[in-house]
Amino acid sequence: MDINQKYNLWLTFDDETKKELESVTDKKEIEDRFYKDLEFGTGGLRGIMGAGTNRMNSYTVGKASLGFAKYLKDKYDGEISVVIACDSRLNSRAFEWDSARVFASQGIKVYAYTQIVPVPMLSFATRYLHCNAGVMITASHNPKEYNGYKAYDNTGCQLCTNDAKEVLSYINAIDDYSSVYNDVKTVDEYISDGMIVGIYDELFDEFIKAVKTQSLYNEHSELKIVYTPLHGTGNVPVRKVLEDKIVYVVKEQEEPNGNFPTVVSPNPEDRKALTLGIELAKEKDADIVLGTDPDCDRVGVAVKHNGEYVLLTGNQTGALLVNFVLTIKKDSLNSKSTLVKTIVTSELGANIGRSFGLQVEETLTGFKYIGDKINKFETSGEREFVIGYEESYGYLVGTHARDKDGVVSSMLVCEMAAWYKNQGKTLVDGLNEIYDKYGYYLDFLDSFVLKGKDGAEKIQNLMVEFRNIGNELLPDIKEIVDFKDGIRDLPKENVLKYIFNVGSWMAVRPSGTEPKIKVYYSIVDPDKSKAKARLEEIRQTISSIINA
Ligand SMILES: O=P(O)(O)OC[C@H]1O[C@H](O)[C@H](O)[C@@H](O)[C@@H]1O
Repeated sequence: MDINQKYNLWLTFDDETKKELESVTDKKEIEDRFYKDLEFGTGGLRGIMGAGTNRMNSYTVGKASLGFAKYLKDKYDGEISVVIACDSRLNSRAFEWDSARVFASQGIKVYAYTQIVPVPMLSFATRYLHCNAGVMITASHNPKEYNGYKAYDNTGCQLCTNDAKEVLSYINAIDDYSSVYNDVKTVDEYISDGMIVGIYDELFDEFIKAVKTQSLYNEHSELKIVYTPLHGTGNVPVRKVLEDKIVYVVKEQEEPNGNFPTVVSPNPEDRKALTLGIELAKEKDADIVLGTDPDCDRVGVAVKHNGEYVLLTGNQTGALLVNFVLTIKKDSLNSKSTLVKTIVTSELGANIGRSFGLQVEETLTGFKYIGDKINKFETSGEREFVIGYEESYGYLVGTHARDKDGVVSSMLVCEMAAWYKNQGKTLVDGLNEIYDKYGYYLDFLDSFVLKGKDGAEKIQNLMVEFRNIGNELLPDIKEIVDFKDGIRDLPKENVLKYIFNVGSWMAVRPSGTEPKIKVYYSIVDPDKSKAKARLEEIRQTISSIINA
């Protein structure tokens, strides 16, 4: 079916869809809505909300759930169950119920969270309730126009490459979007049939208990914390784990609100997301500011140092956490203890880990791969997971969840800040000590937004162009690692990593969650100004190619 045929078919679905589609006059916009179906990216299906096959709406959510349900029925015998949750985004609750009804219509028992919860609570529930799968309706840190569908397996890990491919083939085998709700009853009917069961209180208590078992430092401290849930799901659980600490919450960002009215982007990676938090911190003279994204799997941190609030990058927070966790736990570490990071995460944290005798494993971008490592470690018994993290502000300590956990990370960042404060230091002092010991790492990320079908094509063309340029790109490239060829045991992926001298590197890859091409830089040089100059030189070369 071509774009026009699909468009005309969708006009017949229902009045609201028809009205919305008829109001779109821009041809490019129509093309973008129908040129493809939603696909599994780094973090599940993700798209802008609206009518169309390449959009998040009731039909695409219903079809994804129907395909996932059919896959589960082929894979498992006996009673099958799933757990479903959602964040605070627009339509998240409606998509949660759409999804629940479709699973129930397939004879699958659904445990549905009745309140918004973070991603790690969904992952935890999949394990705790022994479900065959989980679904989280969220577009994580994306702007408000987006929503998404994170799909989990029975271990609470997001579906990795092969399973995602298989589930997608079941989804794609359903060619009639309009039929997915045929013979599907209402939520109330499924509740009275016992096919949909609401959950929250017990899961909340058990999750908090599990998070608290990871606590590492509880000496009294006068540490003052400002916290913002950025209108998302972190408000209740993060405050719960910080209840014995001095915490001020950013009032304007406390209530869940899918319009994210006080931020451009609810992403702690974006410096501006913590602006209100820093304002409150100045008023209260707080030591640190924490912000979690809408599904509370990421945490951003700002630190008061010499009277100024300094924003830490994901790599810096990760390195600090590795150092803190390993210092406190050093007597319980053994030869199986392992740290997991991704190929685009700085080597700083890994080197700290190695100095404590840890083994280091690398995965592709996506916390699902870190979750999968934990599963493999448990199965083989050959390794023990200690900590996993990514440069994109996601960390996990403990195995209560198989996805990054903004609740446990918030708790540990505060304990770590208290630990330093009781030594008369800030987190920035801690970081400087780490640089003195392990060398200076200047890690940086550039993202170039290229939207729509044209943008997606340009991103693919740029990757081809980088491959064609090869090591002519910059004078001191020692090696180019092309993950498209399949490196070690990693799945093949469209990523190029350039290795320079003395541990520096750069990587280029299309984002799997947003319309962006991302360039990661890691410059290792004891001379900070030289590192900065080198970084700027490389950034200029790269941006002149991407912006050409
Ligand atoms: O770089 P992207 O493909 O957009 O992914 C960036 C990040 O997105 C989500 O937060 C995933 O859970 C992470 O695992 C990933 O690192």
